[in-house]
Amino acid sequence: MMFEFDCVSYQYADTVGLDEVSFTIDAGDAVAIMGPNGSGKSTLFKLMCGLLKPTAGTYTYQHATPDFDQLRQTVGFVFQNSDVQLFNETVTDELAFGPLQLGLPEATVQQRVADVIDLLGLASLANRVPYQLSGGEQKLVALGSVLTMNPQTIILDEPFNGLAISYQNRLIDLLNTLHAHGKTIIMSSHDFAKTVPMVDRIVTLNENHQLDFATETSALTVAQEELLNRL
Ligand SMILES: Nc1ncnc2c1ncn2[C@@H]1O[C@H](COP(=O)(O)OP(=O)(O)OP(=O)(O)O)[C@@H](O)[C@H]1O
Repeated sequence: MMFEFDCVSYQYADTVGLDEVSFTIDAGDAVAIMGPNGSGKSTLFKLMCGLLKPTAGTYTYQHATPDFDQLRQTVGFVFQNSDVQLFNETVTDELAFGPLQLGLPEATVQQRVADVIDLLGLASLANRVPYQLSGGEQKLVALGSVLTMNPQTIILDEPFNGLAISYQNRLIDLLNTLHAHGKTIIMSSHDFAKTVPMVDRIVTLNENHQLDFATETSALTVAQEELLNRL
């Protein structure tokens, strides 16, 4: 078990974010977190990558209470709004920032940046200012800046939001490739048709911020599919 949530709640100052949620995710899984607006998906992701701590219940990562440094190196998070994640002067600097922060040798960093530029087809953008890129380009650069850290798990909050179909398809191909190479992929999405072929499991939250159901995609019932199609 890689991620284990046991009766986890998160209470904001005056709002419930999550209410007694329990589920697990194994290494190498591709999982969709689905649910209506405000059900708690982003809160769940922030707990998973250590930006928040449960206010009740226990969250373990590889069987231990995670510390932030460990999560920073092993769990990459692509935010819903990529622009909040991009702050360097060039795309190349943006891609190099994470591994440099980890203290990796310069040659290793350059190799990782070159590999990710190749993988994501970012060569023509390498010297551009990330802040001035289109939404789709920014999403790819944000994903790239996570990939250069070489995380075991990649979490993406609504990765298709605001992307043209061509960029959505590129992202799908990339995530499928990363999954095939053994990465754990966890994403939220409102697009059931697009998401289902990409994932092994679906975890659903409801409007009360509780777990509705968690199931293998191959075992989804007709009623569950109808519910997810209405999100
Ligand atoms: N910083 C915050 N302060 C107070 N309440 C918050 C905060 N962030 C989220 N909430 C509340 O917590 C609940 C869960 O929000 P969250 O953003 O996790 O939902 P979500 O499923 O990601 O929603 P969406 O699909 O709209 O992105 C909501 O009721 C929301 O209003």
